[in-house]
Amino acid sequence: MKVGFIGTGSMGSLLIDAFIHSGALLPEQIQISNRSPEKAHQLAKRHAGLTVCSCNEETASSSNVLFLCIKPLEFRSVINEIKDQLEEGQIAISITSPVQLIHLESTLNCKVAKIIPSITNLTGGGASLCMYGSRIKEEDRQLIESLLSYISRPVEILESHTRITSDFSSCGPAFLSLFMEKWIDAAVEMTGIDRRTLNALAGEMLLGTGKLLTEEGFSPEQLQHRVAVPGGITAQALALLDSNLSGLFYQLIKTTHDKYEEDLVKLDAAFGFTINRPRY
Ligand SMILES: NC(=O)C1=CN([C@@H]2O[C@H](COP(=O)(O)OP(=O)(O)OC[C@H]3O[C@@H](n4cnc5c(N)ncnc54)[C@H](O)[C@@H]3O)[C@@H](O)[C@H]2O)C=CC1
Ligand SMILES: O=C(O)[C@@H]1CCC=N1
Repeated sequence: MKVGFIGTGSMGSLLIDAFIHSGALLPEQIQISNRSPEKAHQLAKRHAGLTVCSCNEETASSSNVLFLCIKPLEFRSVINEIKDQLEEGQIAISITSPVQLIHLESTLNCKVAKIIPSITNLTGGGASLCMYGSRIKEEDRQLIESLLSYISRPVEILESHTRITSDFSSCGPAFLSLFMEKWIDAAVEMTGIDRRTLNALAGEMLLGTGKLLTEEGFSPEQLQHRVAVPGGITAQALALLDSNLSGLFYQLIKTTHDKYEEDLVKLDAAFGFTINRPRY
């Protein structure tokens, strides 16, 4: 099987590194192209055997599975370049949340899917959010999910929930990192402890918390109850956080969905039709 990647920026290169390091793919199975070829050549240097194609058309025509790792507003022009190269048996996968399956199915003859990865996939952790177009068959789904399972836990979601699930799965690492950064900044300033110790402790704590939520089946509420002794220190601090954070998450969700909506309106214009869809 040949797997192509158009766009080898942050996410394209992360997926390639993760697929190779996890043993899912050999470099010889991968072919790539990027607008600025240097980035693609850097990847080829890291992974001997990987092919850098001279253009997107070449990447598309020779791939059984093609990952489109570009930004929303770059889709229309890339689709125009590759649409004549893609045939019924091939699978094109968008990793970009606002691009809708119908945008892809209306312009491409091949099978289409939308998979939203996460930076956590670099460690073999986190989820990959899976949505399938109408031409995808059971064996295609199995092929895609067996590939993704080397680097993540594939989770099928409704396309109408793309944004909210991406908020947790893909933006979440950045959101939690900001929380950690602010907390560590204050700790360093107030106590003089070194940042490196707290960075390491924060990482271990997040890893352990993640395992409690996944492997041990805790809900976030149950976890708080287990840690917070009634009348104790954690309980007091939780009350402070609760009163300061209430309302913030409604604004957070509105912010991500507003930006998504903005991109969707531009994509609808670029693809020449408007998709009737719920906002949330
Ligand atoms: N960064 C993240 O954690 C995640 C990103 N995504 C999505 O992945 C998409 C890509 O994001 P990043 O990799 O972070 O962006 P990026 O800007 O790092 O990478 C995009 C790459 O596409 C290339 N490119 C642009 N136009 C092209 C064209 N016409 N032909 C070939 N290559 C072209 C650029 O040169 C660049 O290397 C975005 O839509 C983002 O929302 C999805 C999940 C997680
Ligand atoms: O904004 C997005 O849709 C994705 C998730 C994280 C980065 N880009």
